[in-house]
Amino acid sequence: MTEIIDGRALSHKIRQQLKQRTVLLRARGIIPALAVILVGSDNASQIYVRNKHRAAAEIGLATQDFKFPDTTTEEELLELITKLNVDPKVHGILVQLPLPPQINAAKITAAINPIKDVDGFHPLNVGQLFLNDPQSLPCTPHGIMRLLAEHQINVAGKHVVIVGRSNIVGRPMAALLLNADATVTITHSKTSNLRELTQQADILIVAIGRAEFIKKADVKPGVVVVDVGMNRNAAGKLVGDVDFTEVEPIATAITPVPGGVGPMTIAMLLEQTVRFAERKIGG
Ligand SMILES: NC(=O)C1=CN([C@@H]2O[C@H](COP(=O)(O)OP(=O)(O)OC[C@H]3O[C@@H](n4cnc5c(N)ncnc54)[C@H](OP(=O)(O)O)[C@@H]3O)[C@@H](O)[C@H]2O)C=CC1
Ligand SMILES: Nc1nc(=O)c2c([nH]1)NC[C@@H]1CN(c3ccc(C(=O)N[C@@H](CCC(=O)O)C(=O)O)cc3)C=[N+]21
Ligand SMILES: [Mg+2]
Repeated sequence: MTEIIDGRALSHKIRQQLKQRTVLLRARGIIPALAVILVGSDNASQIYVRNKHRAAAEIGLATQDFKFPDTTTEEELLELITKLNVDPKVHGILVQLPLPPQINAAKITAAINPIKDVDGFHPLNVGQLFLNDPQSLPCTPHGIMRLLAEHQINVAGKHVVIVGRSNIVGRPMAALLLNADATVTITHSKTSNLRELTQQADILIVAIGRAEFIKKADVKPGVVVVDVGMNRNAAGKLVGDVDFTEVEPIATAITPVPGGVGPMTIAMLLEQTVRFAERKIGG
């Protein structure tokens, strides 16, 4: 029997705990607040924005939305970030990625005050994560670690193969796993013999953005599969990077899409914002 790893259930449990923490903060006159900057109309970003607003409101966390058209300039974004950086009412700043090509994403990320960097993408936070001294954790990889822990899937000593090396998923995922004593292989679009590597995985984590790319023949029986992908298939249905129908029967455990990693990303974002707000009172 394959275990279906339920991200919605764990996300719900975490959000219930957060509700109590926001009540305590509000009693001290602190309203935890997250500023979200969205440029353009990336599909996965829109799903993310919609769901996180709903979840934030539910736990008593304030959100401020800043929406810009695709044609926005780097200067306009930098001006806003500079203001938010010093606004005492804002505890977390998140810039939705991807950004349009005329904007240098690295420059924008580096402009965010590291102590308000809820995504953990600032170079200082990335460096501290890789030095095993994390101060801010990237939400998606952090959510995956929590899901694995909740399901008693120990990563220490295991061979974890990651497909995808983006700054927001693959790379920080590798650092977190390494910090937790896993043996990590990172693969990407230039990897030769990808299948030979994915077949060796005890735990396979896929974040490439290609609908149902990983098939039964790519994995070994008994594998644990974490599917980060968020794609629309030909029929317009939301699907992951793993062919769930093919892979699920031979896996020990697998995350579904939707209802797996996605809700955990949101729970971790809210949790980190609350933690940042608590920091101001020495909590
Ligand atoms: N559920 C959630 O919370 C989240 C979901 N997502 C979703 O996860 C997916 C990945 O997102 P993101 O990491 O931002 O994507 P990016 O597009 O930034 O990166 C994709 C990565 O996959 C690699 N890749 C692409 N095609 C292949 C291939 N055929 N074989 C091997 N590697 C390949 C690329 O390699 P190279 O570096 O060589 O180009 C790159 O490293 C998307 O569907 C996104 O929507 C993202 C973040 C959070
Ligand atoms: N700076 C930045 N940080 C991110 O973490 C980031 C980003 N930019 N850009 C876009 C991607 C994508 N992403 C998602 C998070 C949650 C769901 C989510 O809630 N998924 C639900 C979807 C449910 C539904 O609405 O159908 C689920 O999987 O169950 C989706 C996508 C975060 N990302
Ligand atoms: Mg993308």
